[in-house]
Amino acid sequence: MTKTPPNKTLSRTRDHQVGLPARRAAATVLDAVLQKKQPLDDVLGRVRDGAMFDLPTRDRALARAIVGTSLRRKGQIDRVLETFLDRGLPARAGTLYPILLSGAAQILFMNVPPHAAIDLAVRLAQWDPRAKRYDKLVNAVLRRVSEKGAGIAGALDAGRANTPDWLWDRWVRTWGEERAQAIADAQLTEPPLDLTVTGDPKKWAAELGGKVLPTGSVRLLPKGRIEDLPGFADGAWWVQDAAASIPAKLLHDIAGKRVADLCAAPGGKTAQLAAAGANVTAVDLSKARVARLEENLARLGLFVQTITADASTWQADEPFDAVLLDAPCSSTGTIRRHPDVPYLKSDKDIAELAALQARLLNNAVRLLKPGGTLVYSTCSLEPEEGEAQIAALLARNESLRIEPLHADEPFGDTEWAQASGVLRTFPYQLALDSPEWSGMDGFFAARLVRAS
Ligand SMILES: C[S@@+](CC[C@H](N)C(=O)[O-])C[C@H]1O[C@@H](n2cnc3c(N)ncnc32)[C@H](O)[C@@H]1O
Repeated sequence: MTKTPPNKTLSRTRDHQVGLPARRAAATVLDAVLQKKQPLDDVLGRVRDGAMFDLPTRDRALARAIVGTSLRRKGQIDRVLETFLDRGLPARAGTLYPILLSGAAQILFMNVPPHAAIDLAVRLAQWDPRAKRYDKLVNAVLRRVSEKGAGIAGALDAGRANTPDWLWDRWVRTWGEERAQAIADAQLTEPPLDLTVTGDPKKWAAELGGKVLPTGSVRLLPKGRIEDLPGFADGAWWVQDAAASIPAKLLHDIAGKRVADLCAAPGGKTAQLAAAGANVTAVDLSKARVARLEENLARLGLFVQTITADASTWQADEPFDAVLLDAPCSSTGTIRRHPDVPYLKSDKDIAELAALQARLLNNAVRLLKPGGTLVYSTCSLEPEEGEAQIAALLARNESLRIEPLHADEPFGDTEWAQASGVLRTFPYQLALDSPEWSGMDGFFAARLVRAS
């Protein structure tokens, strides 16, 4: 008879305690993001595929909520933890910090009964060989968080406290303090789910319990799995932030035209171009992401040509009527959806990305027919990746001019259209009835025409 080693029996019993797997997943994800500097989407992708955890849907949703809250409120929570960690955080303590962070997030911002959050956090520490000698510290610190933490966190300006200095300073420099504050405040709330529909938005809004936005998107408060919503399996819609749906629409009438979509994956904008009847060539550097684009387009019943290549050097046999370049960027406009960005990106990344965007733009212009239209977009709030990028492109290219957003075209009469002719959105815009229903990604888009 084979005997199960006693410690294995113990850990199995503990694993099945209600709520423990979700907390363990949350702490492990936070460890990967904050301590190992891995992008949240990549880590969650691994969770989804079951490579890291095999969690039931409900636990997965709870783990995601804990991770999201921990990252969105990290600044406030750190200040609370610092107050109670008399000697600071011990070094080489494994997942101790993610355990404290996620435990405090549950107590302070998720209405989890403190005794449950503390008990589970202590168990998590005991499970990690490097953190287990701090189990009493976890207990003591989180108890103090439950007694005094709300007062400390509540006395802070939440938007400011949860924005790291490097970003705050940038935004104040670029947009002024009032806008920086509004951007930071908008990032405290989990965003709604926006869908781009191929049919009638009103019909889908009624069917899904959503609202139609000025962009034509349908907005919902997500509950459960996206794949289970009506219309998903039939390819009636795809997930796309309202702001992200604007750049492709700036190309207007593209039915039958040859359009290159550069940096196309996972294909939200490719789908818009194909649904509008364009003959689309979608180019992306990442083989895995091109495969995802193909999967997404197949679900939607849309057909495009896909190419895995570096769009800064790729050449086509024939020039295009239009090019859409949705360039890789720092993504600082999407922090509502990607709360890891402030902790993974830096000024240095922005400079490197701006240099890549310039190379991509140069090639995009080469791929364009005389008289053709180029739309450039980024989901960044940083002018180096938007306004300044386009100013530099115009300075080195006499054949290009901005085709401004006209007042009588869609979006031309919105607050998003700038006097310079380009488009700029902020996360605090598209304010509806309550914070949960409000907001949009911060985007930049410019439409340019190449002289004939
Ligand atoms: C902002 S995402 C594009 C989102 C996409 N346009 C959409 O709407 O779904 C940027 C993409 O650029 C791709 N990328 C990065 N560097 C590239 C390069 N040199 N050439 C082509 N694609 C690149 C990345 O793989 C990523 O898929």
